[in-house]
Order: sequence, then C-alpha cells, then structure tokens
Amino acid sequence: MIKLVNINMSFGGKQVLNKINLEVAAGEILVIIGPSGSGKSTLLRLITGLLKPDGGQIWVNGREISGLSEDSLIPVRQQMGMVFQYAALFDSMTVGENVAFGLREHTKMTEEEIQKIVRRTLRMVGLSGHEPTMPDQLSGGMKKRVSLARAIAGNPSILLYDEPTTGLDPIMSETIDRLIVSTRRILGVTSVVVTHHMTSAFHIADRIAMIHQGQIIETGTSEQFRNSTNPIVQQFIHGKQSHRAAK
Ligand SMILES: Nc1ncnc2c1ncn2[C@@H]1O[C@H](COP(=O)(O)OP(=O)(O)OP(=O)(O)O)[C@@H](O)[C@H]1O
Repeated sequence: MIKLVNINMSFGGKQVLNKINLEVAAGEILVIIGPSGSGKSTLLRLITGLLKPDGGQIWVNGREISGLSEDSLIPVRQQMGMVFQYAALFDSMTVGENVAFGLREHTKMTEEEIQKIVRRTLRMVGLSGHEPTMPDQLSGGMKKRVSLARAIAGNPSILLYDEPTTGLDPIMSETIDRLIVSTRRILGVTSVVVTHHMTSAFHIADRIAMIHQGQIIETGTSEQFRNSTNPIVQQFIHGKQSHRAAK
C-alpha cells in the first residue's frame, strides 16, 4: 500500500508538485500519466525515498518514510522493485549476474538458491536460458525484461515502472504490458507505472491518475478516463492517441 498525503516538492524555487494526494491499494496497478515535466518521475523518486518532499507524508506499507535516514530506508527499499526507463543493466555482467546482483548484495542466500530464483524469474519474463548472455547482445525489449526479472528477484511487494515501454515497438510494448499484468497476478504486487503511452495505460490500469501542472487533476478507471468531461484530460488522451497513430 502506498499513500501520499499533501506532498509538496520544489526544485530551485520552482514548485513541481503541489499538494498531491494519492493512494495505491495493495495489489493495484495505478498508472500515472501527464505531460512531459509534470512531475511523474519525481513522484516515483519520492516513493522510493530517493527524494525528500518539502512537505507532506509518504506512507509505504504502513510506514511513513519521508523523515527516514538512508539506513532506515534500506528495509523499505527492499520491499520495492524498480524498472527504469533505460533498463539500467550492468553492461559488464551477464544477464544472470544482473538478475542475481541484489540477492548477492543484500541477502545471505546460497548460490544454489540464487540460481533457482534467477532461473524462475527469467522464465517468468520469457528469457529462459539467457543467463550467460551479455546485455549488449539483447534488444531494448529484452533488456527491459531482464530489468523486470531483476526487480522481481528480490520478491518485492511493490513494483515501480518508469516509462517501461518507451522506445519499444508496439509488439514489444504489448509484451511488456502483458508482463506487468501477469506479474501482478502471479506475485500480487502493488504496481505504479509511469507511461506516455495511452494505449498501455488503458490496457493495464486498474486506475489512472493524471498529473497536470503539479496537481492530480483526475483519477479513475480507464473507462472513467475515456468518458472524462475534463477538457485537459480529453485533449491529453486524444493528442497522445493521434500522435501514436501518426507514427
Ligand atoms: N533533481 C532535479 N533538480 C532540478 N529540477 C528537477 C530535478 N528533477 C526534476 N526536476 C524538474 O522537475 C520537473 C518535473 O520533472 P519530472 O522528471 O518529474 O517530470 P516527468 O513528468 O517525469 O517528465 P517526463 O515525462 O519528460 O519524463 C521538471 O521541470 C524537471 O526539470
């Protein structure tokens, strides 16, 4: 469960988030949409504790984290998996070593246990047998899937995705969308997905939240978004869809 209460955030005197209130229920997929620069990634970084808000509270699995020290944040972060926009794999390590990295760093698991988890998570993302492959031999979509396997390996209760389908072709985007949904179904994780792709948002979201000029201007199901009477929401949705169709 994630809950943001009255979050304010500024950078160099410029207010980026203004009294944000947002709740993500356990096991829910919440998709965050909004124009470039509206504060979506900032919101994710606040949830991980990488940034501290100027004001407000951030609750993660029943704990208020905005005042926690780096040390106290470690167990909170261990409950989270992150899939970044640019897969952020270690290029000098094999796929297997990338997926195993967090387990080797943060747990006392035996090598046998680690290998079992690596095998299982790579199977989940459709990359069985790719343990010895080096990242530079992978396509963008495969890298994203390794990144998801690495995030899942730590058995998180929360998964945060920052632009998981950016730069991928429509077929690979659909594959990633399906993985986000099946990962939630299999692991029961709470998921927050920042995306620019409205098609993805409508496919995967239990609820969508739209940020505009630092504020959440609408939350609701895909259906409620499609039928929104807010002109800013409609303009955003249709702008995005026609932009994609024109590509
Ligand atoms: N560390 C930082 N220092 C200064 N300004 C920042 C910092 N991080 C973000 N910003 C500013 O905050 C605003 C929101 O940035 P953010 O990356 O959260 O937007 P976004 O909605 O994720 O954008 P995009 O869709 O383009 O990724 C931008 O104006 C950005 O320049």
